[in-house]
Amino acid sequence: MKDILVLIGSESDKDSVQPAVELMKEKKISFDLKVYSAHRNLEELQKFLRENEDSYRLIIAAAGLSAALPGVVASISTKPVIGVPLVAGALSGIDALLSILQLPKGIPVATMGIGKQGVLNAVHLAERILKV
Ligand SMILES: Nc1c(C(=O)O)ncn1[C@@H]1O[C@H](COP(=O)(O)O)[C@@H](O)[C@H]1O
Repeated sequence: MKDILVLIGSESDKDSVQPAVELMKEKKISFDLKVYSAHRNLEELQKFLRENEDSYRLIIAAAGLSAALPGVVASISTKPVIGVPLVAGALSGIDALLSILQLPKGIPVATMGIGKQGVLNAVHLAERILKV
């Protein structure tokens, strides 16, 4: 089992999560980075999460625009999910922030700030959760 699964909604998010990748390497946290979109490839996302329910201790899900990904991940997986809104498009991440923050009850996602600061705090929070 690895510590963290990092999910991003698009290949175009890779640069945005690079600071988290570097921080996890620095902290020797084991992780995989995968690209799955709830909007575009829902069935593949569901299949991957079901097949890997016991492969990771915690999930970081980062996406821009209308960011369904973290909430959908939290609705499928039983692991803690940390959501990170990324800067993309005309609203510069506010759209993603509200999408991740305002989830219905029973679908918990720990929502970080927008962009680089949020991506780094996701790793810091994950490290604390993993130590509990
Ligand atoms: N928010 C989502 C989801 C999702 O939530 O399922 N899938 C893609 N995206 C976001 O769309 C933006 C543009 O993606 P493209 O560059 O592929 O058009 C990305 O920031 C991605 O996270």
